[in-house]
Amino acid sequence: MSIPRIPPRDVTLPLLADPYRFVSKESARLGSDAFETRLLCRGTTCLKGEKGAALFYDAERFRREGAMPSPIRKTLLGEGGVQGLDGEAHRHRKAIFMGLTQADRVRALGARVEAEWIEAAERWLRAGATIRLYDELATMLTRAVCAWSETPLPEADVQLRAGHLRALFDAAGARNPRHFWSRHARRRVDHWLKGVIEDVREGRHRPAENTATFALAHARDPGGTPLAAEVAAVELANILRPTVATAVYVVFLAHALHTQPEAARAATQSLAARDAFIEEIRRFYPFFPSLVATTRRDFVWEGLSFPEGRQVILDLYGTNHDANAWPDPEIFRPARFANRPPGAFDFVPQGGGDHLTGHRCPGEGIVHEILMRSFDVLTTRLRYEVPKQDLRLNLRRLPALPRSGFFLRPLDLARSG
Ligand code: HEM
Repeated sequence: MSIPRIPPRDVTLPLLADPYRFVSKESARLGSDAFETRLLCRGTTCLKGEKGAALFYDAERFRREGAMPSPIRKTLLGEGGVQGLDGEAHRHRKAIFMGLTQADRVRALGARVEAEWIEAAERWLRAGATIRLYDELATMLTRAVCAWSETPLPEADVQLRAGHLRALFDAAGARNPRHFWSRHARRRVDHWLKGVIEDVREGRHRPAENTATFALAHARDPGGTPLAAEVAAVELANILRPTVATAVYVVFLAHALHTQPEAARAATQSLAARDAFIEEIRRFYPFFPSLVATTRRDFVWEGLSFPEGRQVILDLYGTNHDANAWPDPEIFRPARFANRPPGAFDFVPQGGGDHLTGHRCPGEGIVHEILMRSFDVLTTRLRYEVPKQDLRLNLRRLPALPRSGFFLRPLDLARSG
């Protein structure tokens, strides 16, 4: 049987115009969770839903090497990082990330993020300022993750580095000329972190052994050869950049606390309810839209043929909003997680499958920790007003955000939780 096909035009522009909903809309129109099209001038199969995600994570059938389009490698991801590795090379590199995201290290990062919140809130109160949360968070999270990873960050460089780290995820999916700002930022970040790696290797900087800077400077490939300094720098950026990107989720947290007051109140009643609220934020709000892989060989799946070398897209946002797994997917309802823990392939905000053997994001613990700490600050420590503003989500932007970036006016800070 062949896969449903949409007319043979290239869908790159319509997909970029509606990056979170394009695949779902076409799936609904065709009545199929898999369909064929052309993307970036290549024949492409789009998948969505739990079954499609389970297929996409079958490493016998798919590889990642060279799969990500070049504009994404030249901005968001960098060249030579873990995202484009397969098999033993991937498992070996991934183990480093899993070691850096153990529970005690995650808690240490959470404590730094909380301290940044308090320091920033005191500053905002002194200035009597209304702040744009998305902008403030980029600086707060840059300071926190650099201190935690022992990446040197002189005070005079904070705004510059925070601006570059943010451009890697915030401007990568933009059209010209913002996309080129992201490319420029990638060159600057790679150059900065290569210098840090060389400083560690040559003894000019001596970070603690349990830090990302130490682990990546001393990382080797499976054959025992030290990683090229350029690649170690890309991997260090693979820790710094996405931690700063958690700003997007914290803005969504503030958005949900404001726009879903009943669910927010329920979330303050127990740890389990708070957990469910945070999971629902990751399911409901749009962040990483989709992933790309390439088939290793010809195969037939559920009666559908996939040729070797086929580009395949997995729709993450559409899978998180699949009504078969998540009834009333467009309703924000944390209680859904109380009745049903998420599976490995139906809840994929940060990818699916297994962390160690597959490409699933190693930063889920970090994201959860930052959201838990931020929830505490926003519900028990910082009293604030939300001025009138445009809180509608802009789903045409990558990453999506409330149009205003979320302004808040701090009123008061409780000294301890
Ligand atoms: C800001 C929120 C985050 C989102 C939305 C997110 C999302 C994702 C997604 C969708 C993937 C791809 C999974 C795949 O290819 O199958 C991924 C991979 C990855 N993420 Fe995250 N992530 C976030 C935070 C983090 C954090 C805090 C870290 C820091 C450790 C991190 C490090 C990585 C790395 C290193 C990979 C590549 C894993 C691999 O290829 O094996 N991410 N993330």
